[in-house]
Amino acid sequence: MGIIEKIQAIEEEMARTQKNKATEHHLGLLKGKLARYRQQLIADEAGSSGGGGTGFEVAKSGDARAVLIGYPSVGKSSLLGKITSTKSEIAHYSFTTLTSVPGVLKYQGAEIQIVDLPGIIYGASQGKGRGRQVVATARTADLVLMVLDATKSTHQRESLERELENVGIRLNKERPNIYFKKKDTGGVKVSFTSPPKNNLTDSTIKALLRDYRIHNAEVLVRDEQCSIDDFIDVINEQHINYVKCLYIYNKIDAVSLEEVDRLAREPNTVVMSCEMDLGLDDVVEEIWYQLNLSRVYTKKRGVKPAFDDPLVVRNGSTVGDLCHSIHRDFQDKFKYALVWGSSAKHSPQKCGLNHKIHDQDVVSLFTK
Ligand SMILES: Nc1nc2c(ncn2[C@@H]2O[C@H](COP(=O)(O)OP(=O)(O)OP(=O)(O)O)[C@@H](O)[C@H]2O)c(=O)[nH]1
Repeated sequence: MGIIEKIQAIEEEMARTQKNKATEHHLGLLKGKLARYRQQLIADEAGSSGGGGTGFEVAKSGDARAVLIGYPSVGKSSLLGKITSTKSEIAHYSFTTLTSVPGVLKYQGAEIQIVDLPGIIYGASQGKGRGRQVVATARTADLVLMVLDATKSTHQRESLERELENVGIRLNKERPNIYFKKKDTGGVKVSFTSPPKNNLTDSTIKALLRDYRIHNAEVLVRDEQCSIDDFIDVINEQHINYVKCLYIYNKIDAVSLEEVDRLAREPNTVVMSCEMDLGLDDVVEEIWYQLNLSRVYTKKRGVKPAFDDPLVVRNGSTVGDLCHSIHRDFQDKFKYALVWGSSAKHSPQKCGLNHKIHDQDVVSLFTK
């Protein structure tokens, strides 16, 4: 039996099995197997693509990357056209190579690359089409922009979420709070910081590890709400990506005000109409907010800061991170920094590499 048939067989068995307390353990084991086969499928594809020229390739550039995901005709191209300086029509697909020229969103002096993933993500987890290469690009994203048609049912969102879920992309989720370490000897040791309130039990953990042929390991579940699915993600850690997602509902001009209001209240959601030019500023602002970036203006001695050309770093970065973003070896030459702005106790404050900078700080770097 090939992997695809094995996956189908497990999916069928899961569909047949009623969900209740008695079957939870068995379903958990099936899920664990499914996760393993799905990874094999993706690994096989990566191996057979031969590296180099084939596949879906987008060079990562700019300060951050967001990917657009959505069904055909929801308005992805329209959105890209409105907020970026490159049109997605330039995307070019040939027989062996699928190249997407991303658009660049310039905002607050930062350059955010926005890649329009071709609408071929569907069925990716079943090994169909080029979906898996598209998924590989989605994994490298700092933010997923899921574009949805406000006039359509919730099915579009659920099916895209399921598709991403099946290939190991977790949206707006933190890594489960479970310590897991494989060992060479000593058997499997499982402990819980407090009694589990969900379906993840000592015996399920042990059975899953047996199925993965892991015979020596230490497991500490630090969150009582952790589920079997969470533990399977932790075992398969290197294949799982936790990515933020912004849900963008387009075409709100075509639905009732009540519906717009309802959608706009959902978490991590913005609503817009490309056609009526409504809400586009909110979309851009929300992208910026979700990416969690800070602008830092550098200043040379005796000269005004370069306000039109900030350095862009993640929120919570230090002066050391800033040096690193300028050049790999810059830290070696670093002597001290002068910092003006909300992170400074007095202006300017003389700081070392560990000083945490805030958005819109001005920094002068002095070298040895
Ligand atoms: N009513 C309404 N229609 C819109 C809006 N935005 C886009 N459309 C229409 O939706 C259709 C699809 O728009 P596109 O931007 O091509 O959608 P897409 O998601 O890029 O589609 P694919 O290229 O097929 O993936 C076009 O006919 C647009 O005119 C909107 O805000 N309101």
